[in-house]
Amino acid sequence: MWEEKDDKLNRAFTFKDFSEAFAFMTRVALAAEKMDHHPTWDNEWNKVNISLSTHSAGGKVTEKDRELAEKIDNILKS
Ligand SMILES: C[C@H](O)[C@H](O)[C@H]1CNC2=NC(N)=NC(=O)C2=N1
Repeated sequence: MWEEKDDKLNRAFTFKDFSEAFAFMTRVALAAEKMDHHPTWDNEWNKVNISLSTHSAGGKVTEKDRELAEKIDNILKS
C-alpha cells in the first residue's frame, strides 16, 4: 500500500518478471503523461518503486499525487 513519508507517497511493486514490470511501467507512463504528472521511480528486474510528489508545489504531496496513485492502483487491478 501507499505510504506517505518525507513529503512523498511511496509504494513498492513486485512482478513475476521484467516483462510484467515493464508492461506495468508502460501503462503508468501513459497515464502519467495524460495527466502531465510524472512519477519518480526505479526498476530492478521484477521490482518497481514509485515515489510521488508535486514539483510545482515545492515537492509536497498534493491531490495530483493521490489521483495518480489511485490510477496506478487501478492499472494494477486491471
Ligand atoms: C511543464 C510540466 O507541465 C510540469 O513540469 C509538470 C510535469 N510533470 C510533473 N510531475 C510531477 N510529479 N510534478 C510536477 O509538478 C510536474 N509538473
